[in-house]
Amino acid sequence: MIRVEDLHRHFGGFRAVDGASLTIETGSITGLIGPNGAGKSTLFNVIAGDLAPTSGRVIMDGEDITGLPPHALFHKGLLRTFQLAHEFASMTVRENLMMVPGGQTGETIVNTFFRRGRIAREEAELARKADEVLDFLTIRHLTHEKAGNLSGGQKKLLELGRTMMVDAKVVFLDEVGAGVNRTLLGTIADAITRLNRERGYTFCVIEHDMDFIGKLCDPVIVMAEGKVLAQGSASDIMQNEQVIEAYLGTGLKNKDMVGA
Ligand SMILES: Nc1ncnc2c1ncn2[C@@H]1O[C@H](COP(=O)(O)OP(=O)(O)OP(=O)(O)O)[C@@H](O)[C@H]1O
Repeated sequence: MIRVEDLHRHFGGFRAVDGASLTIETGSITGLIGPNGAGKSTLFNVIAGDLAPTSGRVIMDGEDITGLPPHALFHKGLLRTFQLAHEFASMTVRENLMMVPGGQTGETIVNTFFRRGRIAREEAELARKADEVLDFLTIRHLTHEKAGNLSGGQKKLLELGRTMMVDAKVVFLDEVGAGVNRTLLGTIADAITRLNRERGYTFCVIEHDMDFIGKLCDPVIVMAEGKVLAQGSASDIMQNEQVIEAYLGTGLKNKDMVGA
């Protein structure tokens, strides 16, 4: 369980996150929605260690993890993906997956000379794991494709795959559906559901596509002006007067929310 307590992140006098408190239950796929500028990505950045909070706390399974750097959170199984995917463009999809665990024996020159057998074994194990991930995500056919050639949706799948290489526990997905076509969005939703049900992953998902959120997430947390405005099932949220009010004039039409 991740508990965010009275979190603030200010930029000068501007309160991007302004006293947000929320809980992400273990085993849930929690949606995080809100109008543009509500503070969702800033909240993610603080939880995932990319930004220091101005004040407040983040607790993971009873442990205070506030302000821990991303690599320390990574070792606790907390990972995030970015609104724009961070792939190594000139490397293949499989190589991208194999890069993730880090600290491989082959990374130092001394090891390259003296521990070749061990390095080969580690590489073979990583390649095996990468292939398993590619099968799970139904993108085995992209194994040798350069990551830079992938479509937006395929890059999002690769990011999800990277979290599988380290057996993440809690994954924060930032705008996983942005610029992704319907078919691939279905593949991504399916992968998230299976990771949740079959492997016990907990997810927190920022997404503007209410159809995607409605089908995938329970509960849904709504942020507005740096605070949590409401929390509940997707259908409750979409009928909530305060939520509808917060979205009015921001581009997300009322009918999109109700139709999701
Ligand atoms: N580094 C920064 N410096 C100054 N202001 C920032 C910075 N990062 C974010 N902000 C501001 O904080 C507010 C919240 O931004 P944030 O990206 O967290 O919102 P969001 O809910 O994720 O929006 P969107 O849905 O558009 O991605 C915005 O007004 C943004 O301009």
